[in-house]
Amino acid sequence: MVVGEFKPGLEGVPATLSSISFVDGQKGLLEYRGISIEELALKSSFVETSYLLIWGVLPTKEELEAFEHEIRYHRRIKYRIRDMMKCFPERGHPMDALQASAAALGLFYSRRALANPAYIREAVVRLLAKIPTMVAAFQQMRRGNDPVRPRDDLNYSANFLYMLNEREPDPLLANIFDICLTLHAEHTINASTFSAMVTASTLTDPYGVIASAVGTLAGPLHGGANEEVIEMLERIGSVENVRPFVEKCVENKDKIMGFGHRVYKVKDPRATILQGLAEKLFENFGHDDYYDIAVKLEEVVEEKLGHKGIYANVDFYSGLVYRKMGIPIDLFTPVFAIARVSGWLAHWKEQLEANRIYRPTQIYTGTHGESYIPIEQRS
Ligand SMILES: CC(=O)SCCNC(=O)CCNC(=O)[C@H](O)C(C)(C)COP(=O)(O)OP(=O)(O)OC[C@H]1O[C@@H](n2cnc3c(N)ncnc32)[C@H](O)[C@@H]1OP(=O)(O)O
Ligand SMILES: O=C([O-])CC(=O)C(=O)O
Repeated sequence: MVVGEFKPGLEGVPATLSSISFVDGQKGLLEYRGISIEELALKSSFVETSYLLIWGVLPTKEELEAFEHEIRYHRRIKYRIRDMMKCFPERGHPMDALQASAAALGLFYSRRALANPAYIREAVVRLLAKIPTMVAAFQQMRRGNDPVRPRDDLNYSANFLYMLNEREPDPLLANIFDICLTLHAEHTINASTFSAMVTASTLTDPYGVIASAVGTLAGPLHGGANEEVIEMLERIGSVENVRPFVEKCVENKDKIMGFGHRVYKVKDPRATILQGLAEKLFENFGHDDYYDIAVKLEEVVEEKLGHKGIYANVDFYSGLVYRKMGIPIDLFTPVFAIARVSGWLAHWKEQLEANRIYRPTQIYTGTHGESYIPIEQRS
């Protein structure tokens, strides 16, 4: 329903000016700071890409080394945060644990020196460094273990996988994981980034900004879809069941997880890269039968819903990659958050550079001049 100028979901409404990333949803094109996602996935690393997104340029060798060094140095989390996390219920969802832990960082570092570049840098480094540690710590603690201390000799991705499993990862796995982080780092004004920007526009601290974005990413229509995809493949169970499953969804107008996108009307370029990464993992570490179901599902969804511009999105193949890496299903969305922190921070910084508080309007659809009815007279 369109009322006046109201666009449900703000579809097509520009919310900001931004030079961070660009999407052409008809051509299936994604660029970070003008560089194609394909080139970054092939040639960059997640930390370098984060620098590019946040500071707008590729770092020199010295700048990159300094940034990596700072992040390594800040990986540890305070004992009091660990103790707080130990009290979280082990059955709670890791995204809730992450949101609470990210917000808790503000208890220690909340000084809002937003005009001070050193404060901005420190907050960027702390958040990039500590979010993976908190995700891994919750995973260890809910299994009854102590969190694994970060290892300074390992790079960003290898260290995360190490903290998760207490085992140094195979270099190919660490490399593929790093590419996944790069692919998920940024995507214009998606729901969680918009949430970050709205929160940032009040000039609150960056920990509150990231906590707000984590809460938004968690939903199944956004980042939470990667977890739902694997559960759906499990429910489908076999390649033969795919066609009836899709036909039933189409008939009932049910959403098929991992498909559709507000901007892309063709296959998401990141889904293509992730599919290639999944195949590389299967070649090296053994096949996953869920992949056959996924490929068939993509074929049938394209046949039935392609005319509506519904194709595989970034969440469709990522779960298959993470599953092969042995990452638990309910950590797929926290892993997405680890990556998207860099995009959220880039938008936080950009927002502060030309800030005006977000305060849109509404079209009121209620009544006026009603009388207060005493409770005993209400039916
Ligand atoms: C990182 C990310 O956030 S990527 C997106 C992850 N989310 C998912 O995979 C969940 C499934 N997908 C969806 O729910 C949607 O496609 C969204 C939320 C991504 C985009 O939503 P919108 O742009 O608001 O599209 P909307 O929900 O209005 O759908 C438009 C039409 O396509 C249909 N449609 C959209 N997505 C799907 C889907 N996954 N399966 C079946 N039909 C779909 C809708 O039923 C609707 O059909 P209609 O016009 O006949 O009523
Ligand atoms: O852009 C969007 O609407 C969803 C998103 O975050 C992504 O695709 O990475």
